[in-house]
This record gives sequence, structure tokens and C-alpha cells, in this order.
Amino acid sequence: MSSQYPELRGYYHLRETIGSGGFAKVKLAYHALTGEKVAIKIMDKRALGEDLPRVKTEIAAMQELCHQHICKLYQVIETEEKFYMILEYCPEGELFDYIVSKDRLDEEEARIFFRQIVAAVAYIHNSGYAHRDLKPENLLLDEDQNLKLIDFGLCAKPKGGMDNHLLTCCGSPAYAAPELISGKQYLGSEADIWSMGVLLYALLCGYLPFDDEKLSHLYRKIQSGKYEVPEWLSEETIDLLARMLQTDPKRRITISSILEHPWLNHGFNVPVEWASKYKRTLDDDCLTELAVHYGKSRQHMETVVSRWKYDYLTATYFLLLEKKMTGRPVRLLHRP
Ligand SMILES: [NH3+]CCCOc1cc(-c2cn[nH]c2)ccc1C(=O)Nc1ccccc1
Repeated sequence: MSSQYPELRGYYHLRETIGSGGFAKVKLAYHALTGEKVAIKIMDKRALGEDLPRVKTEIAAMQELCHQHICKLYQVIETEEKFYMILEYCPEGELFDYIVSKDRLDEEEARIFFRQIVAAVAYIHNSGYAHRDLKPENLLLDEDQNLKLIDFGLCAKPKGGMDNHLLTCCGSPAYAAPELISGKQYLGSEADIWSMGVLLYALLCGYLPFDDEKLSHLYRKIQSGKYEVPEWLSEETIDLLARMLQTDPKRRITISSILEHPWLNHGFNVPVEWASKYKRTLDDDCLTELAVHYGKSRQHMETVVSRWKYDYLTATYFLLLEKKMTGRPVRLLHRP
């Protein structure tokens, strides 16, 4: 296998393919120095065709976005023919499959997931980005059933902040906001809120609010903003859904108002902590272990790691930090 991916030899031990979507193949792998599992998203440049800019968009965004509910990017390798993105491993798969397996979720379970989604989107919007393809297929579950958002290939960072209008129509039709499908100028952040409304509906109902085999019929349903309200939904749920699935983007609820909505805080006495839990300062134990391993001073390691080149050193630092955050020894395996 490593003969097919020579650039990974000695750094990662490749295992089976765990997912594939469109132009990418995702394989499970082990990071040689820490023994930690990672997911490697492999893309062939020729096969990407006009989708090539999506990869550059995704890499640029994921290098800036560091959050407990966003799938962490550890390393990027670019060769003549391929892109490799070394990502955080999420063993429990897609939220989409989890909903299907349970038919639909009860309010309590949906609320726990939705609080994590709101935290990720609040962080993304606060960082000046819009995801623009929010759906259960792009939310993965880690070993503790925490959600991790993936696929920033369609995200946007409008120049001059989030109040600049976007034009490209993108994302998955069933989750797309009315203003987006009508080709009008739109705000990525407002379109994300609509998609979150569709997502919350899918969590609580197990099917989509707007659906039709014929695309033109689907578009008409979305633009009407009319959807069936099943009898098992509570008043608070119905209220929140109505504010997110508001066809007029200017009257649609904002992420900060969602953070204060009674449904989101029902049974919780702490608001959603949406700020990133990743610290800006480098971790001492990790730097020390790296210094020992590479036979350099701690100061030298701090200088080199701080360049954030998203090379093998960046990946090794983040994976050591992952071990520390999950209460395991901050140690590198000395025999590669
Ligand atoms: N719908 C998800 C299919 C598997 O895709 C991934 C899995 C992981 C993953 C699996 N375990 N841990 C992380 C990380 C990233 C992706 C991903 O970005 N897929 C993708 C997105 C857009 C176009 C093509 C492929």
C-alpha cells in the first residue's frame, strides 16, 4: 500500500478506506510517532478538475479554524498529483447514519447534538467564515459521541467580513436557503442558519422539511417556506424551527439569538460555550517531549512549532496535545 503513497512512508501506517465522497478517498491511518489514529483524505489533482479550488479553500479555512466541534486538520501534504489532508479520526461515522439508525431523536438527545452544532457555527461565523454546506453527512461522531464538522470545501470568507454578499449557489439543495436557490445575493451566515433549521428538523423528525424528487418542485417548496409540523414537536421546538426556517433572511433568527433561545437552554443552566477550547499558547509538556525526541532545546521547538507549517511536526504536536487532553501520557514512540 505504501508504494502507492510513497510520501506517507515512515510517517503514517495506512489501513482501510473509511469513507469516500465525490473526488476524495478517506483512509484510516496511524501516526507513526504517537501511534494515534488519524483519517487521511486523499485527492487526485487530475480527478479534481474544476473542483481544485475547493480543496485550497478547505485547507485555508481548516488551518485557521481550531475548535472542539470542527474536525481538526493536522497536516497537509501536496505532491505533483495529489493532496493529502491528515485529519482528526471520528470512529462513530456520520450523524446522518446515526439518525437513520434511530429513526429520529428525542428532544433531549437532539438538544445535546444541536448545542454542539450551534457552538461550531457560532465560532465559524465569529471567525468571519460561513460553512455553506451544513448537513448531517458533514457531521461526524468521535469516540465520545461528540460532533465534528467536516467539509469546508464550500465555505466562504467574504472579503471585509461577514456582511459582504455572496453569489455562488452551492451546498445540497434540500438544505439550501430560499435566497440562495433564487440566485439572489445572500449572506453566508444567514444561509447557514436556514441549513441549521433543516438540520434540527431532520434530527427531530427523521425526514426533511422540504423534499421532492423533482428539483423544481423542491425549490418551490423551499421558497414557500411551508413544512409539516408533526404532533410530537413541543411548542418551544416549533418556535425555534419557525425562526430558523424564515424565508426572509433579514427576519431570520441570528446565531446570537439562537444561543439565548429557551429550547436550546431547556434543562441546562449554563449557556452554550462556543469559544474554542484550544489555547493560543503552546503546551509545555508537548514541547518538552518534542525537544527530547529531536534532541533540540525547548526554546528551539517552541520557535519551530509556532510557525504552524502544517507539516509532520504540526501533526505530532497536535496529536501529543490530543493525548494530554484525553489523560494519556505525553510520550512519543521512539522506534518509528
Ligand atoms: N460524508 C463524509 C464522508 C467521509 O468524508 C470524510 C471523513 C473524515 C473522517 C473520517 N473519520 N475521521 C474523519 C474526514 C473528512 C471527510 C471529508 O471531508 N469528506 C469529503 C468531503 C467533501 C468531498 C469529498 C469528501
